[in-house]
Amino acid sequence: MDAAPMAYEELLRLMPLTGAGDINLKSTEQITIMDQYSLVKVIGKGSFGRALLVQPISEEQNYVMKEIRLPKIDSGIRNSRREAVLLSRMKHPNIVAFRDSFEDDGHLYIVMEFCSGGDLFQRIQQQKNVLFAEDMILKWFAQMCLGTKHIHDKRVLHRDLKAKNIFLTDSGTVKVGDFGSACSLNSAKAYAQTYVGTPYYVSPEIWDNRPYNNKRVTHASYLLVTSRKPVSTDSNGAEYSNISPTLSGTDGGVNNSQHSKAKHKELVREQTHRWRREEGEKVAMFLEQKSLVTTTTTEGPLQVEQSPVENNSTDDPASRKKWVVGTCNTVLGVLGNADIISTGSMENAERADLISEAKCGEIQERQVRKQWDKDPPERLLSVLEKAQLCYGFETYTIRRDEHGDKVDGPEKTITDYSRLEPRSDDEDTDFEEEYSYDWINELEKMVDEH
Ligand SMILES: Nc1ncnc2c1ncn2[C@@H]1O[C@H](COP(=O)(O)OP(=O)(O)OP(=O)(O)O)[C@@H](O)[C@H]1O
Repeated sequence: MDAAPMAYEELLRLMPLTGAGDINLKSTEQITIMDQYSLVKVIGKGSFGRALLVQPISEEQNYVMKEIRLPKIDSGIRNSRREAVLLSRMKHPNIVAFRDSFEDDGHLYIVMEFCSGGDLFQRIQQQKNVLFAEDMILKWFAQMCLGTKHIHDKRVLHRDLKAKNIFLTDSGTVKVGDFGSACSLNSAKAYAQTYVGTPYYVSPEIWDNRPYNNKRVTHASYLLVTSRKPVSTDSNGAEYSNISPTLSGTDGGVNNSQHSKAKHKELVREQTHRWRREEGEKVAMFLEQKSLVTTTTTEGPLQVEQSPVENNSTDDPASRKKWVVGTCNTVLGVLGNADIISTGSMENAERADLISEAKCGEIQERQVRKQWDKDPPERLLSVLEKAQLCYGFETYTIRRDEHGDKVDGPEKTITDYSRLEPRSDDEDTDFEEEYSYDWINELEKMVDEH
C-alpha cells in the first residue's frame, strides 16, 4: 500500500506552506524577500541554492533564509517543499527552529533560526586536530541525542545526520538542522524504503543492501570524538576504518608556539595509548548502539555485522556470544569502560591553556566551563548511569528499496494534525530563550520515563 505519500500529499494540501509568521503565498500575491526581510549577507551555497543571513523588517534578530531553486517537475517541487514542512513540525531547543516559508519566482524560501556558531564540521576543522574536551563532547552528544529523539518522536527520519548538519549557537548549544533529506513515517513502527544521505555517514548495513536502522547521529558523534570520518567509501562501504582515534596531521598550525605543539603531541600520544583496541570496540558498540560487532582479533579494521537483535535469519551463535560478553546496558557503563569520559589525561588548567590557544575554540571552551560550573558533569553522568541503552534511543527499522521514495508501515496512515493547529506567538519564538533551557533536566525526564 502506498499510504505514506498520500498522507504527505494530504498534509501539503491542507497546509501548503504555513509558517510561524503566517506569510502564506497565495497565487495572487507576490512576496519578495525585500518586502519582509532585509538581506544582511550571503553565508553559503548549498547544492540546491543559497543560504542568506536576513533580518525581518522591524526586528533586530538575524535569521537564515535558505533559498532553494524549485525544480520544474511536480515531484521535485514536492520534495523541496518537504524540507519546509518537516522542519516546521519540529519544536525543540536542540533543533534549528523554523520561522517561516514561502515561495516566490521559482524559489522556495525557508526562514529559520540563525546558529551563529556555524556547523559542527566547520567547528571540528577549526580545532585543527586538537581534541575537544571530553565534557564538551559529552554535552554535544547528549544534545544531539535529544534533538534526534524529538525528530523520531515526530515520526520523522532525518536521514542525513552529519557534522555539517549539526549547528552551534553562540551559547554553545547544539542544534540539528537541514531537513533536506528527511522523510515522514506513518507510524512508530513504519518502514522507510529508500536510501538518501551522504556516503561517508551511511550505515554499513545500507552499503550491504541489508535492512538498516537510522543511527546516523552516532556517526556524527564518531567524527566529533575522533576527528575522522566513520566509513571509508572506497572499501565498498562495508568496513569501518579502525576506530582507535589516532589523530592525523598533528602539526596542524593552530598552536604556533613550540610549547603548545609539544603539549598537543603529548595529548595525542596519551590518547593513542589510552585507546586500546578493546576500548575502541566498546565505544564502537556504543556509537553504533550495539550494531557493531568485531569479528577480527587482529589490529585490523573493524568488521561490521548486523545487530543480532534484528538478525534472526542469520543467527550465528558465535557472534551472539561476542555480544553477551562485555556488553554494558547503561550508557555510562559503556562510556565509562571505554575510558572516553575520563578527563585525567591532562590537568584541566593545562588543557584549558592548550585550547585557549586555538583561536576559534576559545569562546566555546569558556562557555562550556561556565556551563559545567552551573551543572557539574556529575549530574549528567548520574543521568547516563541510569539510561538503558535499549531505551535511550528509539529507532526505526528502514528497508532499502529501489522503487522510489516511499515510506510505508503496518499501521494505518496518521496525519500530524497537531501541526495544523494554530500556535501562539510565544510558542513560535520560545527557542530564543535557550539560555534557560535545562537540557540535563530534559535528559533526566527522558531516562525516568523509561
Ligand atoms: N541555521 C543555520 N545557521 C547558521 N548557518 C547555517 C544555517 N543553515 C545553514 N547554514 C550554513 O549555510 C551554508 C549553506 O548551507 P546549506 O544547508 O544551504 O548547504 P550545505 O549544507 O553546505 O550543502 P548541502 O546542499 O549539501 O546541504 C553552510 O555553511 C551552513 O553551515
